[in-house]
Amino acid sequence: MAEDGQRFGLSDAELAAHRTVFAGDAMEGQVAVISGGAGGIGRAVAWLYARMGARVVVTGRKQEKLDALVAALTEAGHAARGEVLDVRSRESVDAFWTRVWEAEGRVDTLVNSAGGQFPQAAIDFSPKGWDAVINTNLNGTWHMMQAAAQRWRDAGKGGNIVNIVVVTTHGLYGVAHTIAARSGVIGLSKSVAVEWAPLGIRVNCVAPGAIETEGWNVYTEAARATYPKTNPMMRVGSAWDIAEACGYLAAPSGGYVTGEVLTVDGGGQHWGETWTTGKPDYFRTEDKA
Ligand SMILES: CCCCC/C=C/C(=O)SCCNC(=O)CCNC(=O)[C@H](O)C(C)(C)COP(=O)(O)OP(=O)(O)OC[C@H]1O[C@@H](n2cnc3c(N)ncnc32)[C@H](O)[C@@H]1OP(=O)(O)O
Ligand SMILES: NC(=O)C1=CN([C@@H]2O[C@H](COP(=O)(O)OP(=O)(O)OC[C@H]3O[C@@H](n4cnc5c(N)ncnc54)[C@H](OP(=O)(O)O)[C@@H]3O)[C@@H](O)[C@H]2O)C=CC1
Repeated sequence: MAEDGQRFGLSDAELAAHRTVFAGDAMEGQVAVISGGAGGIGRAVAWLYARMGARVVVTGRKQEKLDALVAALTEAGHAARGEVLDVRSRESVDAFWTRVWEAEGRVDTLVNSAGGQFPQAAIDFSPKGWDAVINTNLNGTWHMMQAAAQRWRDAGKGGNIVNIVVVTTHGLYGVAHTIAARSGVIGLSKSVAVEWAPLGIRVNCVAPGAIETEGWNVYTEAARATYPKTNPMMRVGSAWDIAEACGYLAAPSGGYVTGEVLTVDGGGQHWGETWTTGKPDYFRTEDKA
């Protein structure tokens, strides 16, 4: 809920009923772990994967958000459970993966949707603010990726990783820390897609454009109002758009795809500019000769 009382994104009821192209058995018998699974995008992925037949394990820092999602999924007849996990702690991540293997006996897909940033001019970043964003988005994602891959290697089984990143093509103004972290995740994903292919592990990224979720609470109303105009389709996307991209990568449809960045941004990487902190006068060209 935004400070002005506005609610962003899709409700559990909407996610339970949203039309999908995917078959109800496309992930039958599989287990999917979704970090940030009770956030806007993670929650949509959890619903879609559950509706594709997977058992879902959702993680995040806040127990109550996980409980609400698990209750809604369970009530709809899906197999789901939640575990509190801060991805910045390697120790906690390792303990989590040990517990999941013991409880589930397998994991097929990991979606790293835990992440975020705050808008601020890069020149004003504090060391603590920089660390918070790098530790969450780059180190946290890596902790999850490596812990999963080690268990897949040890079990002699393959797996599938989907990292939710940000469109880094020409930077996003006001969130340079996250562009640094996400560029790192994209490069890392391409590298380990090659290293881990012999282990049967696929590694891909999904890069969302402006997707309306609760995560938008960190931006001002004025900044948010510009988001529909940051791409040539002149509208924002929904968490379901991102979930279906994750569905494609997890289902047999994605079986020959690795080391890829699937951009879902309404064409924003080709035309449009995103100023998360507001556009400075210096860059306004419309009234200049
Ligand atoms: C068109 C598309 C729009 C832009 C594209 C991207 C959109 C999205 O990704 S939206 C969805 C993502 N969700 C979020 O971004 C959620 C909001 N963000 C966060 O929760 C944080 O930024 C976090 C993910 C880094 C959380 O880290 P955490 O350690 O929990 O953060 P703290 O609140 O404890 O802050 C640590 C440290 O960071 C500095 N800081 C935090 N917020 C701000 C801020 N608004 N302005 C300046 N600095 C900030 C600060 O140094 C904090 O330490 P303290 O000073 O001791 O509080
Ligand atoms: N919405 C958008 O327009 C875009 C989003 N993205 C990216 O997509 C991903 C999902 O975003 P979205 O769903 O919109 O945002 P949300 O803020 O709704 O979800 C992010 C989730 O990440 C979890 N999280 C944050 N830090 C940690 C941590 N240290 N350990 C574990 N979980 C954590 C939060 O859960 P909790 O609070 O319970 O810890 C939260 O639910 C993020 O990486 C985001 O930056 C990229 C481009 C655009």
